[in-house]
Amino acid sequence: MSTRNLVMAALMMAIIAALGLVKISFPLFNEVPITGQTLGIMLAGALLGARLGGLSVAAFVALAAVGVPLLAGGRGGIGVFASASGGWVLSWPLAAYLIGYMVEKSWYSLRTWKVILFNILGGIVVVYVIGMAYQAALTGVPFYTVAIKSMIFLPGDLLKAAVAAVIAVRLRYAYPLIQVAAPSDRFSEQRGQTL
Ligand SMILES: O=C(O)CCCC[C@@H]1SC[C@@H]2NC(=O)N[C@@H]21
Repeated sequence: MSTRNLVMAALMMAIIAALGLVKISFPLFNEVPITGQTLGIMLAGALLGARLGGLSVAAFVALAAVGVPLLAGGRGGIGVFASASGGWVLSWPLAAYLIGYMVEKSWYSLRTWKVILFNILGGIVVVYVIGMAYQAALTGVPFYTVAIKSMIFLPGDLLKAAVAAVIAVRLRYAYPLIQVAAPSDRFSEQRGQTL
């Protein structure tokens, strides 16, 4: 990995950790908190792309698992993964990867509404399915009950999807961080030509 990519991955992990300062808990309704960190997961994919975004979030989750207090409220350790939060956090690298993949595929026609859609698909649908299934399996609470309890996250996560999309599209046109081959380059690569 290049020094540039290492620095960007480290910065993204620091941003996700800092967003953990936002932690709102309603333990009687759902033991999993509302956290600002999902904004960071969406930003990782949308700003760094599939590979680097997915890798930074995977490294973030791995460090949290070995006890670095990176999760919301300064938590960390393997115990988090044996709690209701486990599946939600484990879904994050896949979410960042999928968002990054979709952003890269649309790189030359990227629009805010498209990135909102990608954030919803990768950062909400995928995260919720994995998080809720894990939470239901671990706690023994029926899936539909967990699903209802999880609707508390939805307004905030929709807002984060929009905020991350606006930031990602502005940066894409002002200072693109992802390097995606131009369509003409790809065409020549397929034909074995170099420009
Ligand atoms: O730090 C934790 O214990 C939980 C992290 C998982 C929070 C999930 S991710 C999707 C949903 N949106 C939120 O704001 N919180 C949950």
